[in-house]
Amino acid sequence: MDIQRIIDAITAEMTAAQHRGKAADYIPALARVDPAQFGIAVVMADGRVFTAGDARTCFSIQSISKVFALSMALGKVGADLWTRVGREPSGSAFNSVVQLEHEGGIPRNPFINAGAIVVSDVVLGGGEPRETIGDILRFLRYLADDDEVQIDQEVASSEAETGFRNIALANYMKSFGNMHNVESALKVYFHQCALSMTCLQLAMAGRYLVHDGKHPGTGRQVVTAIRARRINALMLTCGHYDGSGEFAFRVGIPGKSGVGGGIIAIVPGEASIAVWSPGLNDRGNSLLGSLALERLSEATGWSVFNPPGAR
Ligand SMILES: NC(=O)CC[C@H](N)C(=O)O
Repeated sequence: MDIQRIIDAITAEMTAAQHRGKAADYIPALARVDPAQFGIAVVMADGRVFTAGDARTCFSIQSISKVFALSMALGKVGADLWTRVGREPSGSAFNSVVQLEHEGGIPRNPFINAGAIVVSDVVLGGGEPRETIGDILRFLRYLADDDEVQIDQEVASSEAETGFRNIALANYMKSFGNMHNVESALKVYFHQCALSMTCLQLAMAGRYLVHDGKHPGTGRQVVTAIRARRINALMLTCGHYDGSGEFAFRVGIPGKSGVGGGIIAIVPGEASIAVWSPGLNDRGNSLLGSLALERLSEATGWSVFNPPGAR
């Protein structure tokens, strides 16, 4: 299979596309990004790397960071995490507050904002935000095998200044006793969302989810094999908010999107993929990124619903 040819064709189509969606503007620093960009990186299980388009341009990974924060939180408190966060798709917008009132302040899953803020509180564990943010940054550098991964301070501040909903969600959950350190957890959350990475770095960072939880460079387990499988399951069912069903239907592989326009997608045992195009659809997922993954899945046969022989 000629992966380079496939992603070159996809990149040509996406670069020429007229309808590109709309970049998020509720975080002012994200609204300034040029919507004409598109990048894709594929890291195969055997280590081969393929890139096309703007695969080496940094963008704000936003909610994609929720996958990595969840991995850290599970390492820290294990299955106890699930007393504070659920595992069901929400069917609501990523920043919705509605379900919390009837569900005792327990967010539906770790990939909507409320759930991710609880996860940040767990990763923080009563410590100092500065140290926790450093831990997260080091974790991503380790996963991506790249010390150049940075946090964009301007995006982090922009988010803190305009993050009224997230602040409300955290305080609301605190009223149910499901948050310990509202201010510090939000600081961690805003900084993890502001991680600035390229498609190539992100696809590298996702490798452990291809390899049953193992970092293929060091051979060490990042998470246990069963946890890797479960993180992938959550990505498939909850990774695109109220667009998760549609993504599973069209693409059929676990994926996690962010409002910066990035998506990470995992084909267990086969490949870690990252795509990026800043314009979003009305559910806050990258319009061309989703389409590109649909094309890739069609061209390669990559789908968790395809028997291995058909891939
Ligand atoms: N969907 C997203 O990427 C949302 C993350 C963003 N930082 C927010 O909290 O609103």
